[in-house]
Amino acid sequence: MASTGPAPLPQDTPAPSNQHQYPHMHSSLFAQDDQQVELPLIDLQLLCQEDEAEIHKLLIAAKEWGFLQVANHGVSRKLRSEIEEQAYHAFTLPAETKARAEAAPGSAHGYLPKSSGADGNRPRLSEAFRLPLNPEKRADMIIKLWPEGNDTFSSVVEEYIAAVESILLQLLRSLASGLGLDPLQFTHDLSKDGNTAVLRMNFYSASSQPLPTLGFPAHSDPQILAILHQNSVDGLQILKDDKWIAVKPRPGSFVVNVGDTLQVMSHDMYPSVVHRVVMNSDHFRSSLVLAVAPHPQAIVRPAPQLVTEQRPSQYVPFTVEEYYSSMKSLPINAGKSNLDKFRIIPTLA
Ligand SMILES: O=C(O)CCC(=O)C(=O)O
Ligand SMILES: [Fe+2]
Repeated sequence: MASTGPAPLPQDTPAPSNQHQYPHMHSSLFAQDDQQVELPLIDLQLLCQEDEAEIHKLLIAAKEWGFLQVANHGVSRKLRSEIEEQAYHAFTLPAETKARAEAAPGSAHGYLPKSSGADGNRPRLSEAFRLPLNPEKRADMIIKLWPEGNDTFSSVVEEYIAAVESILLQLLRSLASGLGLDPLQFTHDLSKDGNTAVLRMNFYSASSQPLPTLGFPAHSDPQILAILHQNSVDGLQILKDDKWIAVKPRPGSFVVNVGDTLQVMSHDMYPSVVHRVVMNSDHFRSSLVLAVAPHPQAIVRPAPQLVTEQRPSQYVPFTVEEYYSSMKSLPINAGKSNLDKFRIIPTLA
């Protein structure tokens, strides 16, 4: 793919070594035509009422975009600003304090400092607190930051998790029934103990450079479904038809995206779309991503009703744990999911 625009790579991006394999990784940080698009907007209350037209809208959005936004979701402005404030408190703790919650290598939970890429990992302008959805594991992490405890942080986080999780559950029910499946098809293996189930708080420092800087490298989310809340600073881009498209944030609504696990469960009806964050602002960006996932031993495979003689299963069944471990061997800067590893390649007779 030809790159668009003047193609400046961020200063701290290592030289590309797998250019032909992942061409979009080496294109400009500018989005296509430098224009922002609004994602399809879904009204959650209408979905709760099983409004057929709204379910249809959701289906089209999930199939064509893998990304959408949700309004009329019932999460108060007060809770949204409280969680932003609590995240800000956590990120402005001294570096030594944050380091106490640093993740064991390879863990999906814990504090992740920003990375210049000098260690061979993907460069990341963002730092992140990745809080487990399991309440006991989360409490263990919070106590590392505040040894005396922090009731306000803990209770705001708990309230926020409950509120946004119920949005995801409603969406998953509608996404299943829209395909003619049991409404619980995508939710029965969900678990807070999933090794990728997470509330990820991301914090992107203000950019000191006049050029756009890579905030979060291109990736897909491995989980079932993720819901994102952000402050007013934009930067999210999604890869659509091999072009980077900047997402226009709609104040007060949440962005939702399909993860790799749902792509498999829906037998490729709902694509897990690669996305990244590009910072180009003198104000910091903060975002919160809650992603739900099945328990580690759950087997991920297409829903049986979506497997037919005409379209036999495209995937070898795998456990959540196997998928998560396999991701560790993804090439640096892969910028794609690891689903190809589990995809059945048809052999010629
Ligand atoms: O900050 C954002 O907008 C996106 C972050 C993201 O993609 C993630 O945490 O998985
Ligand atoms: Fe993501």
